[in-house]
Amino acid sequence: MQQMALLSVELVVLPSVVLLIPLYLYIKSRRSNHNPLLPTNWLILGVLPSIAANRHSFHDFVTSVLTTTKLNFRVRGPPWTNMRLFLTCDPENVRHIFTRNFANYPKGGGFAAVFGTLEGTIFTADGEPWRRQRTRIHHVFTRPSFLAFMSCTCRDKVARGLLPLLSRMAAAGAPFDMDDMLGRLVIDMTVMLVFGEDPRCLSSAGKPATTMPVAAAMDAVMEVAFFRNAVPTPLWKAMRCLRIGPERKVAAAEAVLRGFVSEKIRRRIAGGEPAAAAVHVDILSHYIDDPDCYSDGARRREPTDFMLRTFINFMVALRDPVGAALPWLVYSLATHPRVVAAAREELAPVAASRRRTSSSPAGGGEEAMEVVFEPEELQGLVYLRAALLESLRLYPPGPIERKAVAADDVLPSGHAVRAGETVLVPVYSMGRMESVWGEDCREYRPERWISEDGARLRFVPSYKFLSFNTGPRSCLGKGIAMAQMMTVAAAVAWNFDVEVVEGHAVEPKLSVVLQMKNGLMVKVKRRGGWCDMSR
Ligand code: HEM
Repeated sequence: MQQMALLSVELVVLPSVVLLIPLYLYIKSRRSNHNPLLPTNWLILGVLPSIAANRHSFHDFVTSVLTTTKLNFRVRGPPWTNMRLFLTCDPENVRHIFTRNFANYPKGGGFAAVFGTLEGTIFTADGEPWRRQRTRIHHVFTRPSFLAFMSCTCRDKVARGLLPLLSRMAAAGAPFDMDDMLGRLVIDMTVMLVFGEDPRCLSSAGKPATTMPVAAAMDAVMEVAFFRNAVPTPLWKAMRCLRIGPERKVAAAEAVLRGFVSEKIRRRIAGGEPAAAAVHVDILSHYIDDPDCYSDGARRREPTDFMLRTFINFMVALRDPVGAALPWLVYSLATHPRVVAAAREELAPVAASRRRTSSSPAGGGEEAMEVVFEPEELQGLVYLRAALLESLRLYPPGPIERKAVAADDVLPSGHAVRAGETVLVPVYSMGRMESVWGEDCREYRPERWISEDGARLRFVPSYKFLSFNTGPRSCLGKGIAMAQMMTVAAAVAWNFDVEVVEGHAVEPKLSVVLQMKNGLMVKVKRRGGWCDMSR
């Protein structure tokens, strides 16, 4: 009996003491050097508990860490992982990584794995395959016929879809989700530009629309991508195999996206023409006759897997950032009446040159009774553009940029990075750094973009304002996105007063796209009489 008791002391107590003493000393040492504003690096779980505890305000948590650490912070994952992250929002580091030493900071295999659905496309590719795709897409996006089609699609959707719907909402006086409404508008514009078809999600607002599951699938893929960025690779890969947690949704979402683009491509192959206005202009028209896009070459029956992924990528590139940015812009305007008043003052001469129209044009659809601005006539408006840039600074649609480190390097800040590490640039945090944007960095103040005399936009280097990325991989759709967003913002701000419903919590969702978690509940009122407005 006595021997048994001794044995249990040897087997249980001694090993526990041996294990617990170093653990205790480790925790004690961490606590004593530990700044409470920084995440604790736990022995087994690394910083994962801090990430989990701060998931509800993740971007603000990262912002406060980077403020405390003066723009740079190194994160080691748990010892059982190879997670080595360097976070920076120092503009000089950003310039070095994205431009000056661009070749040393590819997207890398980790990025492609996180965005598995888009593997091989321009968004995830590096080197020559990326360069080839960029050249081709640049050619498509800069063709005057494509830009004219974009303008016309955008203007029509605003005139025949958005404004009549907002008028109905104003008449009803009931609160509604502006985020959902703008989401429908953007998916309609996207499918028009990519496939030349109007899915009419906006006209079915309030009811389920057939294309909305595609939007939901894109959201699911982006939420999972966020999760994959935040946790060690072996963990999410294991969860993917077991189909648990956020990983559970990926396969179904991918199937929806592939089914959608595949159906559109096959329909076109089978002779279905796009809407008259889109013939030879939409993005699909530039790929449909390319034998390289088909596994059976010139017979053009089987789109390759790469073609399907390329078109999913187009859907994501056009829809996600604009769909995320517009609700934040409307929110920024709705909560800053002073800015809306200044924007209206700038719009007044343009509005004065418009005629009120009540016609119901051929082709169906309601034409707005309100003022509709043409994208071209808004191009030179300095204040409206500044209001949009300011919203993109505070609410960048891509809140985090990710790069791999190919070879050891030293950043301008003096920090060394090693091959195999990952650099994360929290773009959201960068817009909220006093050392980058000044003491009023958290304020929505379009004036910071405008020259003293109010006539021009100030020059702001893109390595400081990273919302459209900087360097050789900067956004190829910036001009298109700005034109679309200014057209929508001008129409809403000129014709309606927007009020966010009291008590509605506006906060970002945890995703690689900065969407709103709870939508944007608002009430709208039509502004006075047309005659008053145009004075
Ligand atoms: C508010 C709107 C938009 C924002 C803030 C935005 C931002 C960005 C950012 C940050 C990137 C770099 C992503 C990365 O490499 O990690 C990017 C790339 C890209 N964007 Fe945009 N984008 C917007 C709209 C658009 C639109 C409307 C289009 C197409 C018409 C577009 C086409 C592209 C393409 C093709 C790339 C890939 C460039 C490359 O890797 O070489 N974007 N965009």
